[in-house]
Amino acid sequence: MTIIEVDNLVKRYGDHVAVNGVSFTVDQGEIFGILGPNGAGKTTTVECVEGLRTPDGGSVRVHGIDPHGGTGELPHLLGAQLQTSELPDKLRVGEAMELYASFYRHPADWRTLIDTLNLTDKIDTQFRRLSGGQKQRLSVALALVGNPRVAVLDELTTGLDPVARRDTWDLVETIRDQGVTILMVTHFMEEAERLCDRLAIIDGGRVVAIDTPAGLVARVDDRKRVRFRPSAPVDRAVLAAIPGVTAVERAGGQLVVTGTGNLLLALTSTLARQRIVAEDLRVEQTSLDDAYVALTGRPTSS
Ligand SMILES: Nc1ncnc2c1ncn2[C@@H]1O[C@H](COP(=O)(O)OP(=O)(O)OP(=O)(O)O)[C@@H](O)[C@H]1O
Repeated sequence: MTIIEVDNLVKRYGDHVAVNGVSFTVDQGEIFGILGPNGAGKTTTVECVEGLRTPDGGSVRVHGIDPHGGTGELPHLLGAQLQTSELPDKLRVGEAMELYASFYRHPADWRTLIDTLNLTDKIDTQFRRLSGGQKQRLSVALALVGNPRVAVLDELTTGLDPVARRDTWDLVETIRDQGVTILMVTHFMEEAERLCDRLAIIDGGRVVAIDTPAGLVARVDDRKRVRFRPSAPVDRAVLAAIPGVTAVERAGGQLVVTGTGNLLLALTSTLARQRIVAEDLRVEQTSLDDAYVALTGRPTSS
């Protein structure tokens, strides 16, 4: 079931076209990521989904509701984490959670959320006294306190340390397992690969590609390279004859076999039949990072 539908979205700021015909759909329970260079139009796109910006063209529907001019139901369905969450300086963490929970008909237990986000010892701390990472975690908690059916997360782990980042990924997966549909903007390839079912790469306000992380990689290059040191001499012609193998090269004491498909299984079973052990075996393949660079022509920022 389609939960978010963005069709030919256009958004201009004066003469500048920030989003230029972006289309994608997100299914129920899916984690859909938007990747792209700085200024690509990612935040503008999700702000149109959240109803924070008015599109100049195209349409957006969330649970069939137009975020602009729709019924007042959307705030009860959609939880948004803003890129820079600004709260009054003196508001304490517990007060902010209490306040935001009061906006919703069926709020989550905010103390549990705060605990999951490791902020329990900050409940009485004022917003201005929180570190950047703690503010970030609070913004995630505020996005989720309404028990939304759809969560929009914009650079949710930027500024978090590696442990907090991994904890936040676990939290996102837990929320998804509860049936929440997630639309997220990210700059981190590892995050995109770990969390997202599908990704849209946006560049210059346009969609460059939409696919699963593995699908994006395969578009660029689906070859794998297996590097190993054979325990006994190998007839390279036998390896070259394995279906899918495109090259067998020697590199020092190692052999490097390049090919497509289930190369590792085919290779190891061929070697096993010859009673040869593949020592120091390593599989190399194109990463999402490589695919991103190939599709946008730009380096990743992470
Ligand atoms: N309120 C605004 N007024 C004018 N121009 C804007 C405004 N907000 C964004 N822009 C411009 O629109 C373009 C897209 O911005 P947007 O914030 O959507 O990109 P982004 O992909 O989210 O970038 P980043 O990764 O840097 O957050 C940029 O060129 C930006 O400078």
